[in-house]
Amino acid sequence: MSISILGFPRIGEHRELKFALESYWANESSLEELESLAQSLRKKHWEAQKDLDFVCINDFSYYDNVLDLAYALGVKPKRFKDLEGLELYFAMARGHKNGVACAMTKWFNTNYHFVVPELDIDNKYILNIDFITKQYKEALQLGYTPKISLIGFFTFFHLSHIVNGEKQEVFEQVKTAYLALIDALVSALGKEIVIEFSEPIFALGLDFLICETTTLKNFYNTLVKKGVKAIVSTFFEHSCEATEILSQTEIYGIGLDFLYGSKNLNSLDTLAKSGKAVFAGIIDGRNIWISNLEEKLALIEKITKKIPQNKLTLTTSCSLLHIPYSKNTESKMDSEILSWLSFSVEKIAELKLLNQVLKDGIQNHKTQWEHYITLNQTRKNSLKIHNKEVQARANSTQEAKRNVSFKERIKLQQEIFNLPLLPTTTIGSFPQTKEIRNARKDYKSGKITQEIYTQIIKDYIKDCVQFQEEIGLDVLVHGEPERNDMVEYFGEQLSGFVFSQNGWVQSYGSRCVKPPIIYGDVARLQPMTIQWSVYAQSLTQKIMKGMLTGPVTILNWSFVRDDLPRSSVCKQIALGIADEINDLQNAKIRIIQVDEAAFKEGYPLRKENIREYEEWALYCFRLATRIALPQTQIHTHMCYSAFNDIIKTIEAMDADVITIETARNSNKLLRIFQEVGYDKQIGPGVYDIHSPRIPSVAEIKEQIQAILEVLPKEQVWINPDCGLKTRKYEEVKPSLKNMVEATKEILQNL
Ligand code: MET
Ligand SMILES: [Zn+2]
Repeated sequence: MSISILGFPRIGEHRELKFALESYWANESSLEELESLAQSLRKKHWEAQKDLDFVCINDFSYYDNVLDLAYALGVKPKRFKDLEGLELYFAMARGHKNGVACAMTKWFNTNYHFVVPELDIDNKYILNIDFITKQYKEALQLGYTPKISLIGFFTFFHLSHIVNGEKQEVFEQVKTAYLALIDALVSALGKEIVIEFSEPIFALGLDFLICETTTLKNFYNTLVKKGVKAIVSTFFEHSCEATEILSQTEIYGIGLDFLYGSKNLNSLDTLAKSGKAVFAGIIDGRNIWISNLEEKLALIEKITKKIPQNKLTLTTSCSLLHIPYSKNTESKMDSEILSWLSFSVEKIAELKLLNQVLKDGIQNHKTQWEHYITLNQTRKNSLKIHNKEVQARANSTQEAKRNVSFKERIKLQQEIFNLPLLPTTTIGSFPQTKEIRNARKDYKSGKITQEIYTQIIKDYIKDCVQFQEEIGLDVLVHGEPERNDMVEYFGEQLSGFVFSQNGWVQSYGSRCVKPPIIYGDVARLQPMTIQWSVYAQSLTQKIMKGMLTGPVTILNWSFVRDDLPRSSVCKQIALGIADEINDLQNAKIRIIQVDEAAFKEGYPLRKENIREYEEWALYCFRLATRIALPQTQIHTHMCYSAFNDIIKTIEAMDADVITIETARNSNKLLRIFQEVGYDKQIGPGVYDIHSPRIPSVAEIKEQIQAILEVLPKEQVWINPDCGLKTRKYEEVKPSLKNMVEATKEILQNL
């Protein structure tokens, strides 16, 4: 039996890659410095994989693996035709003076974002394999056995946008380019290179395929003929349909996720007959609890009943990209809770121990083994995780519907608020300045008192409100300076959450998040946002939006306990948020935004599981917001714009206003709101905040006009497409000014 993983987190134990990238982008360091840092990180990460049968190559990336593949294939958007090398690469990722960045979207049901390749029939596909070969050679030189991680062709194609050309033709063209890429790799690195082709798209079933399944079969057979030892992996769900097909090909192995896709067990007979190597994902690559090794053994036993040990490799369920580096640097967490956790380095140790135990028997690794067993038992029975009161409140069934219909609510709200047509607002956060970050650090470490910290935050809010008044926004926000990360901010004030100091996970590019860890029953301990909102409101006559994070998002952006259904955890959170909404409206906050940025990423990948998720997620949002009075306007915000599949659910959420992220995508996506006769208000983002580019008045006007072609003016709000906290004030100020100006000019001609 062998052990392996599907990828290691690349950002670095101390987020070294993040800082190196940001300093390179700011022209504060050279390309050589960036490259040498990258190389040293890879070396360190391979060292952490030394007990595995392979080390992963090309899981490393300067921005994103899908982008890497696009770049390697020579995908080059027309607007960047004059760019080359890293300049081109980062232009696609982040935008450039020559044009806007490519769209970015979530990687399946995770909070990782990939850059969406733009496929154009006129593209030249001039290959560029240096990224890959360089890493490969580095690993060889260090004495490792490399396994190249590469996004599979089908996943790549189906995640891309076709910007020009007929789908089938582009498909053939990209397929040719992809095969040429494999040729190039084989000729540069030799025959028998091991490539793990990640094809998570197969976990959705095969309905998406625009070709016959024989095309799929032929494609992988062609790859193998080129001299590649090919492993095709899926993750996040079962992929039984694809396994049927793949097991008829010449590929070497198939990788399957037996945790999030337990139905893969049904494919074992097929796999056994095919004689393929099986890479069995049995250690959770997405969650951070130590494994229950007895359960793992039982699972392995099920697999080895069919698959001989010499054909079996134990792996993580997916790339470890989705969990932090190691818990070794955590010094502040409750030590008992910490003992229940397992990050990347620890997951590899679990694989190693399992492998040893399977080889030599438990008795030869007794101490280590029993350690795991004890930890699992203490966790299960710990008083820390159970709170009877919370359980009782959550278990009592509750109505989750606002009393008054939207039509009546909006009338009432309009009378009170008296907002103009096309009201302007922002999504909530303003730039997190160095000063704020330092103050928070100093406050947490006890260097400054709470009074001083509060004063610093208040000063920020004051400036922020003043600026918004100056430029004439209609609905103001306090700017969220007190929040490092929104989910962390709420989690810190709820029971049942713990926080790591260093548990960073990449979200997009150089951005990382530190997901909170929900280990026990959740309850609100005290008001969480009231003092800031009330203070901010006291500074202005305009309406101040209260700003909360919704229960589904808090859940989806946390590492969640695995001993309770997610729906039950979510309900507990929803009740806490409901209490906060109640306090806000009692404190005269008239608009309350309940962000559900991550509502969609919680969607199951398989159609058959969607209904159940929608039911409880929707219920939880409504349970949180039902307490709002008819005259309290509930906003929600979602960080995406493709609503076609979920529009009914969005409607049923019954929020008075929804702001969404359309700026990087086309307004075509808005048509769905028109088609279903969506009657509530919508703020489609009018410019992209993920890029440092400052949008011009003309550009924003165009965007607004395009929106107004699809949506009635009475329904439209004007706002950026997400929060501004990752931007600099130098970018935010002119951008928002332009936004207000553009709105004014549009209003004059309306
Ligand atoms: N209110 C939050 C903000 O503006 C919403 C962000 S969604 C990722 O930052
Ligand atoms: Zn957003």
